[in-house]
Amino acid sequence: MSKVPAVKLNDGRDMPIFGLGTWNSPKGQVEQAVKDAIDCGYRMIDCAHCYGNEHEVGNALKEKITDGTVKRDDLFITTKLWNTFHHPNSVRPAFEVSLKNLQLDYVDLYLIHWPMSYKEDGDKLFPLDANGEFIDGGADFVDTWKAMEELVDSGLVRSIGVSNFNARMIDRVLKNSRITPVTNQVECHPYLNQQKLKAYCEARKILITAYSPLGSPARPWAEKGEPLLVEEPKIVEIAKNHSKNPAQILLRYQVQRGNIVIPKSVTKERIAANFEIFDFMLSDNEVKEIDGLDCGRRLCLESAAINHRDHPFANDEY
Ligand SMILES: NC(=O)C1=CN([C@@H]2O[C@H](COP(=O)(O)OP(=O)(O)OC[C@H]3O[C@@H](n4cnc5c(N)ncnc54)[C@H](OP(=O)(O)O)[C@@H]3O)[C@@H](O)[C@H]2O)C=CC1
Ligand SMILES: O=C1CO[C@H](CO)[C@@H](O)[C@@H]1O
Repeated sequence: MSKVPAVKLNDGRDMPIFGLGTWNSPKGQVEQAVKDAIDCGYRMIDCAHCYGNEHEVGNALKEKITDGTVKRDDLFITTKLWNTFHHPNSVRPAFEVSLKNLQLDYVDLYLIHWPMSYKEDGDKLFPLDANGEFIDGGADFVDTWKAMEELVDSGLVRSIGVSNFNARMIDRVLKNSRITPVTNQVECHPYLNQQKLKAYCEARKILITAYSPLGSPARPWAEKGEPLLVEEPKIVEIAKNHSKNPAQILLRYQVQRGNIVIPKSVTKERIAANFEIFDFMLSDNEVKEIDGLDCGRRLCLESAAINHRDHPFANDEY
C-alpha cells in the first residue's frame, strides 16, 4: 500500500497532503466510507461539527484503531469550530462536543470554520433573521483565535488553523496572537485556483488546504447544467495523456502545487481511485494549462451571510 506524503506545518508537525472530506456524507454511509478510506491508505480525515456526522466518523475511527488496522498516532483528524460558537467562552465547550463525537482524546487540527460569528442559540447552527440573513453573534474572530490558542495549551488540540479567511483577516490574526495558523482551508480548484491567496499565505508559512477540489458537483445549491470540472475538455485531455481519470488530474494538480487536498466520496471505488495520484507527474506545461482555466468561479459563498461585517469574500479581492 502506498503511503501519503506529508507536509511540514509551521509548528513542526507533519500533516498528510491528502485526506478524505466528509461534508454531505450521509450518516448511514460515512462510517463505511471512512473505513474504506483507511483500508486503502488514507490517514487524514476532514470533519466539522456542522456536517452533523462526527459521531459516525468517530465510530469508524474507533473500529479501525481497535481492530489494529491503524494506531491513533497514524491518523490525522481535522475538525472545525462552527460559527455559532465564536464567543471565547463557547470555544472549549464546542470543541469538547466534537471530541466526544469523534471518540478521541485529542484532535490533530482544529479550524475556525468561517470568520463570521453567528448568534448562539442552543443547537441551532443556522440562525436566520426574517430576511433570511444570518444573525451576527458579535464575537471578533481574533478573540475566537485566542480561545483556540488555549486549546493548544491544554494539549487537546495539536495544531490550529483557519478556514475561509481572506488575507486581511489572516493579517489581523497574525498581528494579535501568539500562534500562526498552520493552514487556511479554502475552496480551491482550477476555476478558482487561489494563486494570490496562496502566495500571501505561503509567504507567512501558512499552507493552503484545498476544499471542493473536484468542484463539489453535488453541493445542495449546484445549478442545473453548470460546467463540471470532471468534464472540462482540458482536464479530460490531460487525463487521457496519463491514462488517469479527470478527478485524479484535479487532485494531482493540488498536491503538485503543494496544497493539502481533501476530496469527499462515499463511493468505495472512487475513494480508492482518488488515492492513486502519487505515481505520476503533471508536466510544467500541463500545470500552466490547468492554471489557465481560472475564472474566479466560487462555489461556496455562504451567501446568507454576504452582508455580515466579517464575510471574507464580499469586499476583498483575496
Ligand atoms: N471549510 C469549508 O468551508 C469547506 C470544507 N469542505 C471540505 O472539503 C471536502 C471536499 O469538498 P466537497 O465540497 O465535498 O466536494 P468535492 O469537490 O470533494 O466533490 C465531492 C463530490 O464529487 C464526487 N466524487 C468524488 N470522487 C469522484 C470521482 N473520482 N469522480 C467523480 N466524482 C467524484 C462525490 O460523489 P460520491 O460521494 O457520491 O462518490 C461528491 O459528490 C468536504 O467534504 C469537506 O470536508 C467543503 C466545503 C466547504
Ligand atoms: O464546510 C462547509 C460545507 O457546508 C456548510 C454549510 O452550508 C458550509 O458553510 C461550509 O463551508
